[in-house]
Amino acid sequence: MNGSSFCIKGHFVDTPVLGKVRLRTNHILVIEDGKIKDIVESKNFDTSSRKNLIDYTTNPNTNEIQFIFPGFVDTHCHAPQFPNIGIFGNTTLLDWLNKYTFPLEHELTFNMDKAELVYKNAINRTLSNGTTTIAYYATIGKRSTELLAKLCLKMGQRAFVGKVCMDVNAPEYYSETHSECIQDNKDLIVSIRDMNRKYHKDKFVEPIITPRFAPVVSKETMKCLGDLSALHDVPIQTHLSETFNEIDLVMKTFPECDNYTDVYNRYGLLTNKTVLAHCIHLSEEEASLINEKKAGVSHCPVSNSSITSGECRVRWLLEKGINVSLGTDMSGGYSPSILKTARQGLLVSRHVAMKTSDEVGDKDKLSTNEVLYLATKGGAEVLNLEDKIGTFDIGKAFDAQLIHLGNNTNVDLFEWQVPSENVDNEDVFMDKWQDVIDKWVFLGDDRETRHVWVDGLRVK
Ligand SMILES: O=c1[nH]c(=O)c2nc[nH]c2[nH]1
Ligand SMILES: [Zn+2]
Repeated sequence: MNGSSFCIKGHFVDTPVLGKVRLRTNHILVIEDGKIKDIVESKNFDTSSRKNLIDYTTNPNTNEIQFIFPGFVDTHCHAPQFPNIGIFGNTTLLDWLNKYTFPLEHELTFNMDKAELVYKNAINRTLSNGTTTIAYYATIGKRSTELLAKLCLKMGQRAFVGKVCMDVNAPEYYSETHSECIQDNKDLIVSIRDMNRKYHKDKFVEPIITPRFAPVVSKETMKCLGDLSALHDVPIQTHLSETFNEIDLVMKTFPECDNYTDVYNRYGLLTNKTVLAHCIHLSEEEASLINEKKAGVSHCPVSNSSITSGECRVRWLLEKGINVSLGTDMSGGYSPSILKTARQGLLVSRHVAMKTSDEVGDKDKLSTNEVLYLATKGGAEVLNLEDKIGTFDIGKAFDAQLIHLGNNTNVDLFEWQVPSENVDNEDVFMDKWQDVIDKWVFLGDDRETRHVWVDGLRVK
């Protein structure tokens, strides 16, 4: 199953460089078999020779605008937790896990009807919000994990799907043995890859090794999972340094390790294929180790604010050369939207800035263009998919979203705010486009996301 061939005329916006938008207005993208074959200015394109040309520039009203943006990449999301969205009360991580999360995940490990309902909801919601690639945690169950992978394939969402691993210090009702954990992971590497092959020529849905977090995984299991990742070239995802209580627990459990990050490193889980969610309370040494191993970070600002975990210092990580992306972390986070996560990421960076001195502080602020980079190309880099997705370049997959702003949307545009090549000089034109993009970041939601394509196929 691959996307058909067609051409799209429109205004294309993406962020190939951190902090900068690239704007290509009135261009045509030629899409063949779901991939971008060519990008040309429409005035240099012979439209008469092309069938299947869809024009998305049309602007019947002067206070409307449409543009096409790369699909979002969510690098950290728990599919079975969707029914708990918005339900976290005043809890923090460890009591939140016990009170809300483990009981729900346990039920969806065995009840496949409920699991199907919930997973479809997770995939639909995230696709509707423009997320074309996502890294999912399923439950500790093999069948439940396979079901999620199958639904991603059927519903057309590019995904990594991992079975949650937890064989110590977990509640008795929601735990597994070391051998069950390793055997299930071995089986899933084979079954998810087989399943993918039936639908796709290349990788679309992939397995990912998912030790939940160090406090609930035995040392022998961590070591075997690291070996499995290396042997079968499978990426890894886990949580790191989310709260102080969690860090205390880790240091008591692993006294032989220098710090929390060192735990993953010692057991072969810190690699250039590892996605580390949160990374809030890291030391200089830990950040250096992450950089040295070229692991990537999933920044989850909505979750970190909701369950009061803290404020990740994104600029500090970026300046060290670490790849950073965005994660919704449903349902620690309450929004399935990466656009809202980007907005919150921008605000959290301002809280970080307010805590540092004025001069230095300004540097910590992330701009709209920077958070949009984290939401797209940053995510592609963290998932080692930068050759495939994240920007509109020849050879990449057409994973995209059509954004419609103005009339009858949440984002009001006044006539004089709409960029016009006929009226504005180049600087004014560019400034107006920047304002349009900023308004989308602060006011937009899934209502403005009119179409979503993954690998050239329309999924919304
Ligand atoms: O945000 C989080 N969500 C989880 O499900 C989880 N498990 C361990 N640590 C976690 N953090
Ligand atoms: Zn999480």
